[in-house]
Amino acid sequence: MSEECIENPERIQIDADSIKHQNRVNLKELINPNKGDNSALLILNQKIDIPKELFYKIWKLHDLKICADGAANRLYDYVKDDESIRTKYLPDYIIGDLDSLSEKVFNYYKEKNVVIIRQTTQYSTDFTKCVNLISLHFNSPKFHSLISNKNALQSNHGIELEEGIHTLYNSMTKSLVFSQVTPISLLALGGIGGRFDQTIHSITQLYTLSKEASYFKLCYITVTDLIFLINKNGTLIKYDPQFRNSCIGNCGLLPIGEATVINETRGLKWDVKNWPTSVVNGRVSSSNRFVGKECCYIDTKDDIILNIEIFVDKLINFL
Ligand SMILES: Nc1ncnc2c1ncn2[C@@H]1O[C@H](COP(=O)(O)OP(=O)(O)OP(=O)(O)O)[C@@H](O)[C@H]1O
Ligand SMILES: Cc1ncc(C[n+]2csc(CCO)c2C)c(N)n1
Repeated sequence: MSEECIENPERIQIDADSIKHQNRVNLKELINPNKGDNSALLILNQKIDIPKELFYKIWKLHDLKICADGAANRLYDYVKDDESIRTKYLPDYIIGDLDSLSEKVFNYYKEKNVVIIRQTTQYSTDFTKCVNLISLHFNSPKFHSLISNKNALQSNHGIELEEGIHTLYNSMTKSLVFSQVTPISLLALGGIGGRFDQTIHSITQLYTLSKEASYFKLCYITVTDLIFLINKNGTLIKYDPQFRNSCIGNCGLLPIGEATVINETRGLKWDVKNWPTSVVNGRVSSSNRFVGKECCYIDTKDDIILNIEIFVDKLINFL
């Protein structure tokens, strides 16, 4: 079949019921997790630049808060208005090799009983240490007994210093039946922009988790975008029309990991069929947008990355 591209009007009705889809994403739930999911906010080591009101709201909406190493400095600086605010925004964990965590911030959070775990390995990033820790937190009774109060005084909460978290994770994951694991909505702040190698590493995590720990639903939030992975074989993206109109701008379907074929889209301004897409060949659907009134459908041969432009100042009204 030959490729097609059509230009749609600004709003069209898409009949979601008539579309056989494998996967479903509700845009709002990327930021305001479904109550049935476990949820975590992961703060990475870049200056926090989203509006305060939004940050505080997102904080409240997530069960678990984790800082990757120096990200704790960023949190500490961000909530500097007064001490009473800082004590209200304590993360559950700080983890990393602790090369970028300042002594002042380490002492502050330690005194407030935040669990601070040192992992010295230089063969994984602080990001992956965080992701393994989040999975252990939600799925491993053994991990909880290790870090329980009776062990709190033990050095490093009883966790082997070099790569204890990875060892515990690897042994837990062997007996984990993915289909029975409660999904984890993971919103990451600070992983995109800034240093380019770190940004690309963040993108690799979308693919890695989709393959190796598919119970994670990872999404990055920046001041300009939401970035997440669309699974192959058909995904229905749902949204409230008012939310779409107020908070959402352009989008891009980005075949970063591998060249693929967009089998079909329905509800984009420029809808395609049988459309080969590749970074190497310079063929990417960028500066597109959602015109489906309540939903849009994307069916690709392989997993693909989607970025959606967001208007952060407006988001707060919909959370
Ligand atoms: N400039 C950045 N852009 C994007 N993500 C970042 C950036 N800096 C840090 N991060 C993320 O925050 C995490 C913790 O930051 P940290 O400064 O401790 O990095 P790190 O793992 O020690 O890396 P490196 O030693 O290469 O600087 C990193 O693993 C990375 O995922
Ligand atoms: C082939 C290869 N390239 C780079 C690193 C270095 N490295 C990767 S993750 C990490 C920790 C950053 O917190 C460091 C230093 C390595 N080990 N192996």
